[in-house]
Amino acid sequence: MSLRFDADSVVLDIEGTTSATEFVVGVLYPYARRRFGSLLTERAGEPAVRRAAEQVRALVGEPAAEAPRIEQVLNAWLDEDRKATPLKTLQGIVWSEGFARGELVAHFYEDVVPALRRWHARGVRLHVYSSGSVAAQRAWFGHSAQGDLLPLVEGLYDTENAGPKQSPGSYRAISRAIGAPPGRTLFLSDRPAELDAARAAGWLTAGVRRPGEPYYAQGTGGHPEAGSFAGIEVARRGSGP
Ligand SMILES: CSCCC(=O)C(=O)COP(=O)(O)O
Ligand SMILES: [Mg+2]
Repeated sequence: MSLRFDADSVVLDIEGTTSATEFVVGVLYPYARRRFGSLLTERAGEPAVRRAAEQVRALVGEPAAEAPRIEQVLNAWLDEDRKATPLKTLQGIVWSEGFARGELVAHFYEDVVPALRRWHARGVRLHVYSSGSVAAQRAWFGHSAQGDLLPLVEGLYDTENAGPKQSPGSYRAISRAIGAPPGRTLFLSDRPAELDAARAAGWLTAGVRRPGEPYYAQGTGGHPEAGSFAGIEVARRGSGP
């Protein structure tokens, strides 16, 4: 059975929704882990690296932490898949460079890209909201196995420019940025707490529940549920004159 939505915009979560957590954790995280040491030492003067290092120090309450300690903290956060903003910033830097060099190619479930093309062709505006940084999202959509998907996507939102994914205020901020009514914006995610926050902001929601993903067993917490994007239809029926 298909879910049908009358919406102007779709906002996409990445990990667990468009793409496999196994790929993120098994390919991207080790790639970042191997590069954090040199990033934190050889490129410590770059503004984004310096700012992220300061954020790590603040989060762990160790204002004098040196690069090896920061690297240790980042690796511990990787182990628990913690969505900490400075971790995501630093990952975004090394991944963007890896995608640009052709060392990384983004994974999308096979049902995703056809659905994105279908919705986009109908005039539905597509956006991304992920814990992955905007830089990482841009590299991800720009270097997929199905080619450059960035022309399909209009806006990229992360925990820096929108806020935490489990806070309704972040979804309100995205609504303002998109300029679309909350009730005509559909959020697709694998995590019930994110769907709850989007619904609290007045958005439409659908839980994407894929076998093998970490939140599969938990279910979607009462949100409309789809096993893949093939089971979701989006059209702008009610938006005409
Ligand atoms: C291109 S971002 C890579 C995935 C990632 O690091 C991440 O944290 C994704 O989290 P999401 O909010 O999309 O579940
Ligand atoms: Mg997710």
